[in-house]
Amino acid sequence: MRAIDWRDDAVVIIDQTLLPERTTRVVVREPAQLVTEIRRLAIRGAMALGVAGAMGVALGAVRARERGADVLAAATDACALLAGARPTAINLAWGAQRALAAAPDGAAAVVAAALALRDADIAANRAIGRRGADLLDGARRVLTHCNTGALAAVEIGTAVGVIAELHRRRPLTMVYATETRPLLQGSRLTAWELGKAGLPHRILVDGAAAGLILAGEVDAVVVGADRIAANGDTANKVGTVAHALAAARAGIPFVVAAPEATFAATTYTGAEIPIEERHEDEVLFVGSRRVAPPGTRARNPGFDVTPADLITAVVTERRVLPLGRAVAGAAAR
Ligand SMILES: CSC[C@H]1O[C@H](OP(=O)(O)O)[C@H](O)[C@@H]1O
Repeated sequence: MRAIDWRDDAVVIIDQTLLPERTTRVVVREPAQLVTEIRRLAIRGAMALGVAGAMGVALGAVRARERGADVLAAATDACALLAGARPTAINLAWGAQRALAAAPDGAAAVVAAALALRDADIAANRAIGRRGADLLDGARRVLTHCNTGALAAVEIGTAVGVIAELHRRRPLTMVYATETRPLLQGSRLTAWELGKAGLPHRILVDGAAAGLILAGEVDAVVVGADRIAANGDTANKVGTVAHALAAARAGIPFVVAAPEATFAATTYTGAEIPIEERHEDEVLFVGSRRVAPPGTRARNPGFDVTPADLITAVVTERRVLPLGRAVAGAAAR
């Protein structure tokens, strides 16, 4: 059950806004419709967005071929549309541009490029899981933020892939999944994935993480990434930097698990990473119930940036990149 896939010249996604109560598939045939699904987070997560970008361009190419229109022009328009759907995760534009590069060879070539990117993502996630488990060997109580499992990718995921591999090698004592306000990717999605995989886990309110870390109840923090700047500063779901600060104070590893595609070579520092500001109603309402006084407004940054010096290492499918903090114990091995 993949978060996103290609079937009969259409994109099929699981509508993640309905999880965990309902597993509902949505069939998408037009690039503009896929942008709508991306913006409402029906499909989300940096790696899944990379695949969505590529498949969205493939939709444009295939629809143009069906209509006898110019495939390259349609793919170019689709790429612009998809790349602008969400600003922070570099993977979205990267995936769209990778598919567009095949457009001069026709619609079939664009589809083939999108499917190759999908398959490469699965392989990358598998390698990240192994490499991350090697690095965090010995950690028994791990904390993670937001959702970085198969729902944020095609299969496996990144940080959750590392956690699953650690558990496969030697059962973990506990996985703490922060709920990740306001859209609750942790309690709705990560807890669902961990439960299905049979891992011991507890949900935490985001604000409880630092206290548990400083109390010595966490051996390592492992998270995903949406964009890694050339200097190692890393954008991830809002709330991540708080966990990094606590991990630094506690002297435990803080590890980022992400594919190489998440590195943005032309984004030199974290200050240059665009942070998506989402609608304030996501904060002001829980479901349909307003939880703030009438008239109260909200800020709703979707991401924050963890400075490289707070990150022990970035683990990719190809390497372990040590950054600011060597730590005795789990991550030093
Ligand atoms: C590393 S992919 C998962 C990544 O994406 C999440 O953001 P969103 O749910 O808004 O797409 C979050 O930053 C996760 O770490």
